[in-house]
Amino acid sequence: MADIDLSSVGKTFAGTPALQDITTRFEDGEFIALLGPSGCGKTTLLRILAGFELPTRGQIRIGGRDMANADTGVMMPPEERNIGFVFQSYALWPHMSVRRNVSYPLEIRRFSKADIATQTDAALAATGLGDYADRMPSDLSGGQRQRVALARCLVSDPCAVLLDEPLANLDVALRASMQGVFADFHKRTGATMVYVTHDQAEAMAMADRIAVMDQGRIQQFDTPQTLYERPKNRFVAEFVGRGAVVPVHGVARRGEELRAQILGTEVAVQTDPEKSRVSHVCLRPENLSIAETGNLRAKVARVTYLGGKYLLETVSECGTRLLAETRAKFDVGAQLGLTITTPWAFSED
Ligand SMILES: Nc1ncnc2c1ncn2[C@@H]1O[C@H](COP(=O)(O)OP(=O)(O)OP(=O)(O)O)[C@@H](O)[C@H]1O
Repeated sequence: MADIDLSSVGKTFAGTPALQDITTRFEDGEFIALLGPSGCGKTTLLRILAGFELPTRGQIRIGGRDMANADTGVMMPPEERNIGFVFQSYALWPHMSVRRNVSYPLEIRRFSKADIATQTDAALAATGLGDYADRMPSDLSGGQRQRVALARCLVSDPCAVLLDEPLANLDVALRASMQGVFADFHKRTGATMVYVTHDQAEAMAMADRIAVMDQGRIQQFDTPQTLYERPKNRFVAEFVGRGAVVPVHGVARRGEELRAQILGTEVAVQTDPEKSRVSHVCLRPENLSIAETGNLRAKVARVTYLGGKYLLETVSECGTRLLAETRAKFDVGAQLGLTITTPWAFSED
């Protein structure tokens, strides 16, 4: 079992907080993404889980065992945590063949020759590297090197795998195919995976749940769909997916419907029934449709072809930038009518 529990975890570097009061749980076998802008603390959180850093505050338990505890000083060393780590930089040993790179962790742990051969072959096969076993790392492509790093991690049969932007050095096509490799790896091993990225498309494509981080805190931890459709605050609404956040100037309940005043018009909104007030709405492209009868007037400022459809960046009469998608082509400068359909409303506090 490799459920990971973090309790009030904080980390400070020279008086500056990198992580603040993180309390959360990653379930056994989940694929978790840590998503957030540069400097928000993703790598620090991963390094604390791996055992490369001691938290300044709080406690970490993996599979029910204390791994780090700032109060008692318990600090399990990385090699005793049964955790695999895959870095952006691959960190392969350049003077060792692919096979040796993969088998080396077992050699250090003094496995028998027969076990080393069996487990190394299995890890090479699982990552599609069987034909490359005798090559040196310098003779491999970036994607192949990353697969060696993954095979080396897989060979030790870890209960959890931590991945720090493993695809950041690869081109777009290779990233997409490597996402498939990671997803297969996860399905096959059932390992808990914690994957750091600042690429939301990557996080959305792979993760069961995404922890969106900002300034050392988890702002929201939910499924990709919930993050996109029901953001808790402005940071998440703006960071995940495209769209605009606009203020609400008053709400009224009409029967079952909650209606909000936004951009000088009144629209029905969806919101968390447990929230007593709302202050902003998040307008995604799918909340806006182009209609001559639409009561919001906007001018097209930019048109981007997305393949089969266009993304229109428009500016409303009150100066708000709104994104709409359309199959028909519009020219820059065209005047449009827009209709808003049930956007998500949230409260800033
Ligand atoms: N060893 C260190 N000494 C001092 N400050 C550090 C150290 N490691 C990280 N920090 C600081 O802690 C904060 C969080 O850094 P971290 O590397 O965790 O961010 P990140 O979200 O992984 O960023 P990126 O996406 O750019 O890699 C940053 O302000 C960083 O400068």
